[in-house]
Amino acid sequence: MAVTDLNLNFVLPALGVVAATGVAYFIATAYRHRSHINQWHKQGFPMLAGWSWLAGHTLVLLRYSSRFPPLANVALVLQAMLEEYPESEMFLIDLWPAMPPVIVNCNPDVAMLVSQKYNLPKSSTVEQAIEPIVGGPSILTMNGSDWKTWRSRFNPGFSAASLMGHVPYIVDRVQVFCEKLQASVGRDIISLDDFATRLTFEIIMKVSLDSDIDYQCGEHPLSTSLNTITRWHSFWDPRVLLHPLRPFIQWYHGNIIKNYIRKELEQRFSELKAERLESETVAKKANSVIALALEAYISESEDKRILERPRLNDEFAETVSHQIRLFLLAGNDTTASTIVFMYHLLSKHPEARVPLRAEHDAIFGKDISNAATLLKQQPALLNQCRYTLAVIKETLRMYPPAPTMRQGLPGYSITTLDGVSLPTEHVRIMTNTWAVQKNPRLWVRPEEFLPERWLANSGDELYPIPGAYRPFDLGPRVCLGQTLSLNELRVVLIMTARSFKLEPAYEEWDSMQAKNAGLWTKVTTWIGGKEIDTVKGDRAFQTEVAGSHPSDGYPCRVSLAV
Ligand code: HEM
Repeated sequence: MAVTDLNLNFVLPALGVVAATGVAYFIATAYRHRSHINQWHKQGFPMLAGWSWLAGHTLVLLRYSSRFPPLANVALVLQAMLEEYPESEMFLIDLWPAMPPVIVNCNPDVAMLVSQKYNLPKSSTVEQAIEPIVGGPSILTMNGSDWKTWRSRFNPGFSAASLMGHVPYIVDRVQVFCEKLQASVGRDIISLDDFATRLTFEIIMKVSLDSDIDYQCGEHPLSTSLNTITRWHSFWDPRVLLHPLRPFIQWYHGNIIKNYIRKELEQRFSELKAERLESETVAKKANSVIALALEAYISESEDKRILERPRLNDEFAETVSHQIRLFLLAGNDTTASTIVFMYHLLSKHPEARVPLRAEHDAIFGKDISNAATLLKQQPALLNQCRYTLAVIKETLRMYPPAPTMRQGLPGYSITTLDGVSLPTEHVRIMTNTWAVQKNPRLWVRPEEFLPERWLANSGDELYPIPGAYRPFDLGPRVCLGQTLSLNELRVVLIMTARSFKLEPAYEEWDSMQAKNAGLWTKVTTWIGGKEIDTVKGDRAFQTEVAGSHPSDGYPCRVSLAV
């Protein structure tokens, strides 16, 4: 018998046994998993209708999703599903093997239990999902003492007082944003999303890495890599997740980001050492993420000769790199997409521009060019702009950019609106911020843009119910960048609302796209019909792109305000 025959005789059956064992293991695990779900259903867990032993709820989600534009954020699909469960205000969704079982909730009392009273741990599902972007555990996904340590290291840089120190820089960058809008008046369609993302990236680079970059007028390697990774990212979409090129592209760009940040860290460490060794006096108070991390590295070290070490400890540098990547992610897209949706709502509600502009006239004077100087001299003037803040809050109510997901624990239970008590062990609980913030049980005229609700007194029907407004989540894990982001948004509105009018140009954009479409797209559109491209009639719907960016980058036209 030839050697190759012998090999084949041995290898083929062995492979067969391995494959059969794998399949048997998968079937046994699937059976065990679905049995649990079936049992929970019998115990009274509110289940999304249409569950099957074979596919769980995967086909139900796909069926629902087909009523939405292909790029719509899955949170919008879940929000629509929740509207069909007003009696429980939650349901269990089983998307195994893509995801462990999740309770999707829109009851603020349950959200308060989960995030505030119990403060359940962050779910590992989120850490795994953002690992290609962030590189590893970060303040967003850490739990227990690791999280506490990092949160207390960063807290001082994000106090209201410390953040006021960034306002002059924000004003300077918004000035460039205004110049770009001015140059676009009466010209071609612009992508407001691109304009806004470039602005917020400059600001988060300053706050995270203490870097001054000019990304509004050029490119930047960090941003190119970050954008590429997020374009190839999805929390759930199998078209993205199963793409064979995705791991390689994300790995390649992840390395570019990692090396860039490591270089910055070593550079800042050298500068800090030089400062410390030259002068006995304590350096100026750190307020960037990188400086806060290095201060902690030095002050908490037991190594007396830390300032003589040529390089940072690798493990520490790796963790800080994850933290900085998280800040670049969390602090950029969320604020940028909120800028766009603020303008979108103002374009649909021009009546709101009147009190907005009147407030800016009253606080900064009628000469529009004074606002920048005054804001730099007295950043606290931001706090007087109550209507401006009301517009921002109402935008974040209608277009929140991010949900929260927590891991249930033994001994902790939640109760559905109709009184069924559910143990949380073995399930994740996702608060669907979209559905909570438009829940008709809690909000008067939930689908209407009413900045007035944020100026209403208690007792007024518009006065918001505590806990029902949670775009930044609430409790100990509330968004660390909340005040920074509100400062950015206020500066943007103050410096632009009296000068410019921004109007969406989707119709023009769509007809341009149709005209320039390739033959294949034309044929598939002719056969299959036009894809759905609105959510509840809104062409500027939130997409899956990190931070829920608006569809097609929000094409718009800029004119001067009259
Ligand atoms: C409109 C703007 C923003 C919104 C709506 C927003 C929303 C959120 C939400 C919902 C969470 C909780 C996420 C979860 O539980 O998984 C969160 C956490 C966080 N956000 Fe933001 N965010 C915004 C801007 C920012 C900015 C500008 C920064 C950075 C400077 C930032 C940094 C963080 C961090 C570090 C956490 C984790 C906090 C912790 O777990 O201790 N965010 N944000």
